[in-house]
Amino acid sequence: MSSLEEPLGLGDLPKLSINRLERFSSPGPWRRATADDRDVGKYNNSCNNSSQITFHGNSHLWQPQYHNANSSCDGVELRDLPRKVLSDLPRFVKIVEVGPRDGVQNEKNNVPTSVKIQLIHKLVAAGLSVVEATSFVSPKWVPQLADAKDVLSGIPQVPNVRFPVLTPNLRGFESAVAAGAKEIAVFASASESFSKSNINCTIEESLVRYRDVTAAAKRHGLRIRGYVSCVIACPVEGAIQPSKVAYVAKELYNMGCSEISLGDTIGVGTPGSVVAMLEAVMSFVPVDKIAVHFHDTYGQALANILASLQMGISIVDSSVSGLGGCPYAKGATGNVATEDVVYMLHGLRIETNLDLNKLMEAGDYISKHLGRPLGSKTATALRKLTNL
Ligand SMILES: CC(C)(COP(=O)([O-])OP(=O)([O-])OC[C@H]1O[C@@H](n2cnc3c(N)ncnc32)[C@H](O)[C@@H]1OP(=O)([O-])[O-])[C@@H](O)C(=O)NCCC(=O)NCCSC(=O)C[C@@](C)(O)CC(=O)[O-]
Repeated sequence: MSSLEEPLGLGDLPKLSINRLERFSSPGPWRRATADDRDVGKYNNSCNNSSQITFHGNSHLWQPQYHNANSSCDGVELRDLPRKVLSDLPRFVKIVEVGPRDGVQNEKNNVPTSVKIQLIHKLVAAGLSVVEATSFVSPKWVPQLADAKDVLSGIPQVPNVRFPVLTPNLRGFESAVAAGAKEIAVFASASESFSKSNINCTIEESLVRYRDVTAAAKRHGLRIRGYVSCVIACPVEGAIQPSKVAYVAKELYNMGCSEISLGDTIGVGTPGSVVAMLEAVMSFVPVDKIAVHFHDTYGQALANILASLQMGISIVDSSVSGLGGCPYAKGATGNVATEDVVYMLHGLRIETNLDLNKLMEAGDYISKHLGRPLGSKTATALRKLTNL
């Protein structure tokens, strides 16, 4: 890879591992490290049935780290490692951009309708095929999205681009349809406390409500997305059992949601907890119908996405410039930034059909409007590089 503007990716791995293999062909199990070793590499592997690795730091020159009788040393297994670790990743990942909805709903100052519409234009120009546009919720609860009707009617219909909107009840559904919505999303929670604070009802009451909404949507021939929030933990209740998440996901799927998005609303998940939760949901919902939705509060979102891809997930929600947060989940920060997800996916040679430069333009636009620095590490790094 010649330019730092391109992610150093999967295509580069075989070469790296061959270099590493060359360093592994040492004369014997133990040898004194030279000054060169300290510069070039920190380990040295032997070639007999037990592989012994030495660590050559400045203070410990002869420290064995571990013995592994099963390691191969003819290079074949090591050469296969990148393929073993990464071969099951999907070839294409669909990004669902939630910035104009999830991103904007938590802003202290209302974003003008014209800015929201312009942002959506820019996101579509970057190649996004699904942009969650707004929510038809109570303006008393979320005043930031009180202009839902104007936003939706201000978006030009673009072939093959979908603009789902959130609808918490039949009232919201009817307003959404009247404003021209072709796709809706219902949003339940795996936590009783969060369900109460977010939509003012229990989980069971919300499911009853959503059965009415999804039945109406099906009658109108609308596509339906279902969210489960607090899939890892709830700000009030703490850890949430994967079985609870699986139950709500199954109910939403059975009532006709064509995609179930699993939200780590407060961003506390790690790959350890995410894998267990996904395993539970995958017992009831086909893997190609599952999306993951990570907030990046603890900086775990990209690791969680990679673990999800390794589990077979190929739909990822994200928010341009990492905008977002839920007004009813105190302390939770924004979604993982779309630019960062795309940079990682492209590094893995996974197709997204997205133009990173144009995404960054959308990120610049909304960040400037909000008067805050870019929320994407990738965009921040690349902007610095191009401004040098
Ligand atoms: C569900 C309700 C409406 C219940 O709110 P409520 O107060 O129980 O409902 P209500 O039926 O008593 O209505 C109260 C008032 O709101 C009106 N109302 C009622 N419904 C609507 C509607 N659809 N559109 C417009 N107005 C509506 C209704 O007409 C009434 O007006 P009033 O008579 O007082 O003048 C309320 O709690 C609400 O709107 N909640 C939405 C909160 C929200 O949007 N939260 C952020 C979503 S993010 C999320 O859930 C997580 C997610 C999806 O991003 C994934 C993740 O990150 O994990």
